[in-house]
Amino acid sequence: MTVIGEEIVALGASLFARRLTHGRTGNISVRVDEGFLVTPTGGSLASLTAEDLALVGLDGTHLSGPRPSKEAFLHAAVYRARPGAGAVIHTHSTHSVAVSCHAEVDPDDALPPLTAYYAMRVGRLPLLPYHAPGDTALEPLAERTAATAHAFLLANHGPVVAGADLAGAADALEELEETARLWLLLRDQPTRPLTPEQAADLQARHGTGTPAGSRR
Ligand SMILES: O=C(O)[C@@H](O)C(=O)COP(=O)(O)O
Ligand SMILES: [Zn+2]
Repeated sequence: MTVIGEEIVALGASLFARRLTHGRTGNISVRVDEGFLVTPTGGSLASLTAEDLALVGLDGTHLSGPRPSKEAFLHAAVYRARPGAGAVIHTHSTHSVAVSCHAEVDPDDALPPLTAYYAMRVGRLPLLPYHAPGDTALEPLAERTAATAHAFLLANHGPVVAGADLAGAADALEELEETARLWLLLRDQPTRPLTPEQAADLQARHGTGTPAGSRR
């Protein structure tokens, strides 16, 4: 098993064990020289093996291995838009999905910077309009969105998060899920998110995310 394969298998099991995705949902990819390695379609992230990974080109062509995730086109769009992205994760994390279904979120930036870690790891979070899973009509919008935001929500579906590597993408995904949970907990409470200046300062000094209000 390659190191990348081992990392994908371990992360899939860890995400599943922590209920960050469930059933046969979610997909994970890592950029390699020929394109990216991605989890197969229809499997559970709980029980992957490295032999299950498919190799897909940046144009979305299936190069080898089993049938890739139906969202491989989304992963490809993110890699094309973000040359610095080394990994992409999509999950059905419960609280993030709840936000993606919420009628009151701003589609340009779905969550406020409630905490410093959210401002540092996630930042601006666009919400893309609903498409059925695997609908490649979403590809151009996903690519445009990924050019200015490393994390976004698919409406009534779930998060897609890129990182410099698998650990960075997982950090941002977990921070997004926890902030979605906080936001839902605080829905009926008066809250005081970070100011734009505080969020921008954190981003500038420690950020791996997309500055709120920025277009990169
Ligand atoms: O929601 C879906 O069907 C997909 O986005 C998904 O999460 C799992 O699909 P595969 O990666 O094709 O198994
Ligand atoms: Zn999905």
